[in-house]
Amino acid sequence: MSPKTLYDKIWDAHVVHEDKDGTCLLYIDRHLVHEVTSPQAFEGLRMAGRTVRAPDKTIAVPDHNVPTTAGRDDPDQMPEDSRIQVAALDKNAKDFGIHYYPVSDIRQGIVHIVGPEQGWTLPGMTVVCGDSHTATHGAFGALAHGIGTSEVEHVLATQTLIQKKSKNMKVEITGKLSPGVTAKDIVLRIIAETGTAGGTGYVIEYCGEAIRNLSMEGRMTVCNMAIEGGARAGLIAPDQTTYDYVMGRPHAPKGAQWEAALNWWKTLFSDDDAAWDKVLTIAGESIEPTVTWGTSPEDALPISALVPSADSFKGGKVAAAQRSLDYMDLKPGTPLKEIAIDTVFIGSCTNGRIEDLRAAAEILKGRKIKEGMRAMIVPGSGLVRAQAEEEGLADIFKEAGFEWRLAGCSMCLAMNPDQLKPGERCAATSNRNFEGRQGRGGRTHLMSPAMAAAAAVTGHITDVRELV
Ligand SMILES: CC(C)[C@H](C(=O)O)[C@@H](O)C(=O)O
Ligand code: SF4
Repeated sequence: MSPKTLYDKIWDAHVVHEDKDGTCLLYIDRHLVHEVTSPQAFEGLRMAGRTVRAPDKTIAVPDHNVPTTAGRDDPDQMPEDSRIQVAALDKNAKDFGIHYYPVSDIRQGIVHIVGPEQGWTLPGMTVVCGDSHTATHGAFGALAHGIGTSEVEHVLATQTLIQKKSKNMKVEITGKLSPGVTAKDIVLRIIAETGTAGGTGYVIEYCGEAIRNLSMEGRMTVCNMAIEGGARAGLIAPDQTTYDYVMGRPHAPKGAQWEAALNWWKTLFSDDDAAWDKVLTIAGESIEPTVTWGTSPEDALPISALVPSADSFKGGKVAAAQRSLDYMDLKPGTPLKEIAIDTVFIGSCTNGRIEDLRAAAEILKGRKIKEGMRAMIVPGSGLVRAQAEEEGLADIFKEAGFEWRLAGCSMCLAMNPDQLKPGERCAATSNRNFEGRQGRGGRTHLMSPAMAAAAAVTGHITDVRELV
């Protein structure tokens, strides 16, 4: 047998039919659904008189629109458009008999945090969702990617998806990370090197010692941003860390089924002599805490750097950099560490898990946020929130002056009441720093939870290593 990559193996195991031109029909193991990209898909089913083909493999949760303040399960707390989308999901979940975690359920949260937490996401699966950050689930060695609303309807109706195979890219992070450097810094550094188009046409497998040493939370952070580097999906081969995380979760296999699953999962790695279409290697030791200065995730630099000048770029990038500098209101040559921040957002499907909250709490313990700072921590799910309360993290956040919110996408994107006002500058743990992403005219600097917590304390972007 010819050697295969992990991606090849999962792909081959799911092909139902292949056309002469390479177009395939893939079987889908899990379909995750949220309120923004699903209403028309369900409407399409209704109009065609169809049912959901595999309701047991279809899981829905509202996350993008939901407010994160107390009393939010009262529909009157939501603006009209949000209320309509959430009510539609409530109704569709009920009418079509799919698994559902409504706003009132403690298991509700961001779809990419709920799926793994409940054991829906397992190694070797194909996982899709009408959401670009579905790449997150690749951390389990699952082939996971976003799909459009018409594809959501196709998967609901048939449990299959029409796809063409991508190319194989390997990103290896060798060696060890330095203290204060996290999964977020790894992925920002990768995107800084590849650019937002470097992964276009590829599925990326992340490997190497520094990746192996990450927890599942950290691996999810890395895969979450595969899409920001342009890749179709990100993957990490499953290992003991993965099995330990999955075992015992509500929807993970049990008993003899667990053993059978484990036997298959243990075959899920890239063969030594597998062929790669593109390879990038980065030394873990060379990665510093990393932040973005511009309006694209590729505009990322080590914390020790200065804001670049537009003419340090080439070709079309010169104008883009100038536009970023203008929008971000930054002067070239300013140390990143001197950029003043007025808002801090810790949360999102990139960094809203328990490990992220622990990292923030470690910095915030016994400290207060800078006077006048608006700072919020939004756990990625109700269960993350409950665990953080049990571990005493919530008390640390509240004592430091942070708002302690309910689960949802929150200030990651301006689809709910948590938004930046024009000109506000935010240290954010999310994954996109596009113009207006967190609110019209708002300015976003992406960084790790520990770095965002440090900025909340000092009032400016800070090297977290100076605070520990
Ligand atoms: C609203 C949704 C379709 C969108 C996505 O696809 O990623 C959102 O989650 C985002 O992060 O921009
Ligand atoms: S947290 Fe942000 S990136 Fe993740 S699904 Fe929600 S809006 Fe998209």
